[in-house]
Amino acid sequence: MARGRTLVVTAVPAERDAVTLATGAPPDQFTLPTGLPLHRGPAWDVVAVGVGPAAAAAGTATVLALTRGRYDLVVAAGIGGGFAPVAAVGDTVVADELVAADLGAEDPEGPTGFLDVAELGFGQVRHRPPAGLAAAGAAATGGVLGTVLTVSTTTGTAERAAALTARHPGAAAEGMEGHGVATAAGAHQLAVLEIRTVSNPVGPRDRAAWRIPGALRALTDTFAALGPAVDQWRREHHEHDG
Ligand SMILES: O=C(O)c1cccc(C(=O)CC[C@H]2O[C@@H](n3cnc4c(=O)[nH]cnc43)[C@H](O)[C@@H]2O)c1
Repeated sequence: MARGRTLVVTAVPAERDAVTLATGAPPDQFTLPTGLPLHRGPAWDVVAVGVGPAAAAAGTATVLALTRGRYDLVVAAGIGGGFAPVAAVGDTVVADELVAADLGAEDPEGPTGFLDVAELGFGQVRHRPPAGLAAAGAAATGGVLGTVLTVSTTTGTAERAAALTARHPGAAAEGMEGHGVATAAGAHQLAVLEIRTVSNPVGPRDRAAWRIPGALRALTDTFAALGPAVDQWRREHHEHDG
């Protein structure tokens, strides 16, 4: 059976380039028929598809459709907000669950004020990586294992942060693309993983507290350490498939 490869999906080129830097050599660069640049390293391909869940879903689905059968794992990667005290600025978070946290309906009479689309009967808001891969990835990278929330609006108040952690007690990080990437991966029956390096605390908006360059360096370090965990999963995955 043809061995699979990993597609890494980021929001912006700076994150894509931070991942590629982990290989220690310049990537081979391709342009997909849609004009999207794809960077190819020894172990993975990386694309930057845009900010937010819609851009992430559309971009990931397009790449998977154009490269049918090349990948067996899709990794949503980038900077993110950290939920203190679970994850601090500079930490790496590996998702054991990816959750769309603001896709649903306000429910002012309800216990949490919100009903997600799954509770409304309209779809999926929770995605899980393959058993063991998230834990192995966290162990290999020194990352924190926890829930990564996908939002369409970056949290900017303590009240919003508290509401999110009340609904998701295991929340470790917040991003804007994971659910979109996972939805596209699921449509192609592919495994998904999400890795965020923390650039800022989730809570009151404070641009002065953002540490984007440090989070990008942490992203490079994380991907420099991630390879063996993915290789081990792939060996077990293909052995299982026969
Ligand atoms: O509020 C601002 O002024 C501001 C300035 C620059 C960037 C932002 C973002 O919201 C970036 C969103 C982008 O980065 C990821 N990200 C990073 N931190 C967070 C967060 O706390 N919550 C959600 N997403 C975050 C995200 O995946 C996007 O790609 C704001």
